Amino acid sequence: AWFYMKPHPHSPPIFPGALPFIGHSLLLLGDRKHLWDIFRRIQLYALEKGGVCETWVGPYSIYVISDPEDSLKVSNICLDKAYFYEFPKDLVNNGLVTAKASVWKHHRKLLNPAFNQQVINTYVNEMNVQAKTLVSQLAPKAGKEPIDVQNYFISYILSIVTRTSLKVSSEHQVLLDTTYAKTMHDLVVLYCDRGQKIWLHLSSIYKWSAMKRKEDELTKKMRDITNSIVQKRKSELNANDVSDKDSEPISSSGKFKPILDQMLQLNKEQDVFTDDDIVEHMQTLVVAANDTSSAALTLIMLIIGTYPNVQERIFDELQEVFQHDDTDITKENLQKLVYLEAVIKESMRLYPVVPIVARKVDVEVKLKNYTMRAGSSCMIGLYSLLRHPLWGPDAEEFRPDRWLDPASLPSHPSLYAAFSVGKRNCIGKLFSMIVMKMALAHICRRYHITGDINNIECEFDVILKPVKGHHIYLTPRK
Ligand code: HEM
Repeated sequence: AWFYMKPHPHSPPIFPGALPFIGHSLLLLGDRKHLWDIFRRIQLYALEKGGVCETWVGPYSIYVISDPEDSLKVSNICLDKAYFYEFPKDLVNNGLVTAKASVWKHHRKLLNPAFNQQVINTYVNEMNVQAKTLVSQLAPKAGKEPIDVQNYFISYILSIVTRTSLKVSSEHQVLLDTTYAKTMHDLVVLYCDRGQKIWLHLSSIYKWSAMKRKEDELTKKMRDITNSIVQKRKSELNANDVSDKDSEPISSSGKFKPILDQMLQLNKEQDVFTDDDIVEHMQTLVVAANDTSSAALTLIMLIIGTYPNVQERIFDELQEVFQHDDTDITKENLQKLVYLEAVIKESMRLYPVVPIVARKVDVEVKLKNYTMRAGSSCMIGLYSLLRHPLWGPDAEEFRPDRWLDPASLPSHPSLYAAFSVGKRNCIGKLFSMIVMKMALAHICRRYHITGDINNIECEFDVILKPVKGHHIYLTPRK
């Protein structure tokens, strides 16, 4: 390994601290706060060194890229994910996040229409129902004690995603609310534990470990629940021809067609997904939506609570749009909340909950100044792209107004990296913007928020989130 770690003529600088044979592996050990510190420092080192650096996990080379042009090139050439995306294979295999490029290309095309603006607009009623539930769940503690909001957001997102993607019955909803979220969390923690212990990266060792047995048990629990929902819906739809049931009444005021129905219908017409594919896509959506959006909402609440002027501008905008009315929020209302949207975007720029993504480098790739060897991996530093000097001298400052003046924004598309870069970006970005806007609009018109982002400590367990105990204080508005 030491031989390999010697710089090659076209290699970028190596991140300091590599040891013979094991490379930077020891740096991965430690708690999740430490892990985030390392990932952050590596990205900033790449930025400082002109956009690329190299790290080593044992004999395995992982490049880290912070340059916008190189990031875009890599993300569109190297469409397969890095080897560690196989850790959750048993849970999500052919789901979009982890699927091999050959499967992904086909499935992404089929699923794209399910995430367009028109389809998402049909979920707005259901989102209102869940946002009102969220506000009422917060009510007993408002004005009395600090609230750890993250868990409230987890159930808010979980309800919306499971209802809009799976159309769960009330019997299944209970199972989802209780077992699903907990099992999903335990699995994410387990994948991250495995990631930190590089000897467990080898499946020949991992398969004998107690961790693997735990993984099997948790995976089975989730698959069994999802599978029973899919099978139940499949037989319901077979009983009443799918094509006749374009939309189902589901909440008191809205109709929509859940993603599961859209997939089952596609299958009837074109036979494109296996049952396992459907289960894996559904689980991917739940996992990909839940931790990300709930962590982002928690961070945004802390940010709003930190800046009184920002909070008052959000409130003024809400007053203007709703005229003191406490009614449901329509898709037209959502479009008018431009300042709130700017606050969300600016918060996600400085605190991206997915701070890094990784790809397999299976062919030699020529970057601007270096060449990446085939057979390595590469990380795209979303965190560093979002704070890149091209954002301007105030790149490190929280300034939502930059989003209201398009002329002042940087022009390179991969600097807008909160939902990743290139073709394999987040399919749910529009969905998540609307879910977040909905929750924040409902909360901000009812409550005044006090919080402090400046004392925040973050940890990294696949996604970046505040360490538990970052509380927010809500005061009911008159
Ligand atoms: C704040 C919220 C969210 C953030 C920051 C976020 C961010 C991301 C990022 C960075 C990726 C690329 C992951 C990688 O390459 O490893 C991604 C992919 C993905 N996200 Fe999101 N996401 C969010 C919400 C959602 C929601 C709500 C859904 C579903 C409803 C979703 C579904 C997906 C899926 C399916 C992929 C894989 C896309 C593909 O490879 O084609 N995400 N997301």
